[in-house]
Amino acid sequence: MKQLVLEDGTTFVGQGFGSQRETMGEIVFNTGMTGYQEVISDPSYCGQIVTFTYPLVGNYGINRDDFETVDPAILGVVVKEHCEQPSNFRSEESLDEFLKAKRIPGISGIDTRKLTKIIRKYGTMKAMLTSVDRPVNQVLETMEATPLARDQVKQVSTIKPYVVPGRGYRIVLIDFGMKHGILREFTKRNCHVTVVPYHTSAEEIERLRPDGIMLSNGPGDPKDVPESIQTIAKLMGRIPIFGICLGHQLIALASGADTSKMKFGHRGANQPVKDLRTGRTVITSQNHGYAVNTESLTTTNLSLTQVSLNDETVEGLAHESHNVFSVQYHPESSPGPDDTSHLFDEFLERITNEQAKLKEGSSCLNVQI
Ligand SMILES: NC(=O)CC[C@H](N)C(=O)O
Repeated sequence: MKQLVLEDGTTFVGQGFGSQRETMGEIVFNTGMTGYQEVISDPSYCGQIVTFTYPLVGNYGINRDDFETVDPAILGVVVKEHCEQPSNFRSEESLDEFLKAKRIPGISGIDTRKLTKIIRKYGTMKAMLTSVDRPVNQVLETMEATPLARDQVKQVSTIKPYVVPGRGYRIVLIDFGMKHGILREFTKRNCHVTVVPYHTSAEEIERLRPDGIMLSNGPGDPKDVPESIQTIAKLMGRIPIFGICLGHQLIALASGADTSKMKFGHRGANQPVKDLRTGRTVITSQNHGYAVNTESLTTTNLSLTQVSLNDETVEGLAHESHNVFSVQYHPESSPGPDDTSHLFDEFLERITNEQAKLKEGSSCLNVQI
């Protein structure tokens, strides 16, 4: 038997599955009805224990194609019912086997509705997944004495740069904890992608002569990577930039806007977002606990392009003069609807237009000479 102990002392007892390792992290909930494999392997969950609100998890197993990273950084999985015998033609192993192999603890038999209501009411908090043999008081003491990590990006970003070759546009993808889905969208479009560590300098990036820069998603507080914010500020206006989730928050900070922690965030696959330019509503996949402050945009050159229809938080930004745009949600989906995958095409179109503009500029110069 295992227990999930929340920072406020609330304790849930259930059956352990996956790894028996004890972990402490931030407890959050995800409302997706499918996609547990992608959620568990999304590096943005580094440092977090995830509760699935969908009541049955594990029923279609784990397959070889749907990973978002090789080494998941999630700290625990909390479910109502854990399916031990998956049934699906793509299944390669059970969720339990996978979690054991990756040293991720799981707990089942939990009243996840009650747990989610607590998180919604009091906000995300620290939690610990441990054996029932440990007295709750002792667990609470350990939790109090242990701060949550603030170096999650460092934990999940690539250590060395690497290339995924293609014959199309050259994209430098700054890896803050990139989901494979983003890479898939670029390789689908035949781009030549150089994935670089989060601390790569603006000069090193420019030396790669990219046609565009992609800022990936990633875990933690965007303010925990100040060097990346400075790098982005230097690159804005020089090379077209597209930011997703953490990348979006970093663009906002690099432009002088502010971000703050949300009470319980948005994590799920059915988050409605309104595009203020077209009036259209799209259903998006999301996973974030921080957001850009709307009022902080007034002193910047960023325009608000999209908003959440659930709570009106910032979902999209575009720079008024530089070729820079971003979204808080995940256009690469995985998991989730692909209503917004066209944004990758929009990014490549922006690159085409930028290059046409530069060519035009240089041919005007030639005429004058
Ligand atoms: N998926 C992401 O990139 C998440 C961004 C950031 N870590 C947040 O929680 O808001």
